[in-house]
Amino acid sequence: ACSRKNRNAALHPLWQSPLTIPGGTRQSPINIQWRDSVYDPFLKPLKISYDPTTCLHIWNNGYSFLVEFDDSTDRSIIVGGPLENQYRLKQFHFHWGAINDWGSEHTVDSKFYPAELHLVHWNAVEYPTFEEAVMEGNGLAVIGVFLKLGARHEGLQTLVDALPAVKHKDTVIEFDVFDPSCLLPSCPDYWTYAGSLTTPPLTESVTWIIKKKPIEVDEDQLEAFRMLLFTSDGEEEKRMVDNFRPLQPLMDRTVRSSFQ
Ligand SMILES: NS(=O)(=O)c1ccc(C(=O)NCC(F)(F)F)cc1
Ligand SMILES: [Zn+2]
Repeated sequence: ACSRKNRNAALHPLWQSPLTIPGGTRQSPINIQWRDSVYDPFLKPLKISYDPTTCLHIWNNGYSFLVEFDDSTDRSIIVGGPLENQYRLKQFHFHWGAINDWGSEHTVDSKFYPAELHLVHWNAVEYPTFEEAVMEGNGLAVIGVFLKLGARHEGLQTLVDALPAVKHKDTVIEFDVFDPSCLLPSCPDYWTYAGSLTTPPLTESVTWIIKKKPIEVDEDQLEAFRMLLFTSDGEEEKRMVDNFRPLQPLMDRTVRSSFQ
């Protein structure tokens, strides 16, 4: 039998709660096989309300570039969809490839998109801090939006114009008004499944909400992502490209769709 002591051994000393570890059963990203997704009529529409003035800054963290928001109040939140509570927007970032043939983290019927946007939210109803929410099964909700090559995206351009200022790792610039809802497709359709962070600590705390329709961006805008660097100023330059995690096994999971 698992003695009390052993059971406690499974608890992470810092959090006093079970810490799921990578190599787990709900890792991300995954391939979404359209025909295997199951329509769930009980899924609600996702309600998104962002306050553009909660935008704080853009920074290059050496993995991607993040646009961070003031998450000290409930001014920028999502609610509904597969979510039990409302979740607060903390940051959004992207993953992209060196060329247009790949770059997204999730795939649809094994098709890669050239890039993928992640809007990261946390369950401030049940957890006191983002760091704690990261450790809990229902702690985070990430909206994934695919980017495809097409027309220039005017809303994205304001972000693209600021990227040269965060070319190097650990650089940051003030960015004080931006409404991320301009980066969402108008179509409400999405897939949803239980997954994880796609970068370390890879904790299995994310309810993924993947929009069915991509947004269009043009070649110059994708090239602007590719001129960012993984490296700090003064180091040998390494272009920030192919910052996506390999596909993970679906294991015992079902992807639900909000549409028929
Ligand atoms: N690519 S992803 O799955 O949307 C993703 C989203 C957020 C984080 C993140 O905040 N890592 C820092 C933390 F939480 F302290 F570990 C990592 C990955
Ligand atoms: Zn991401």
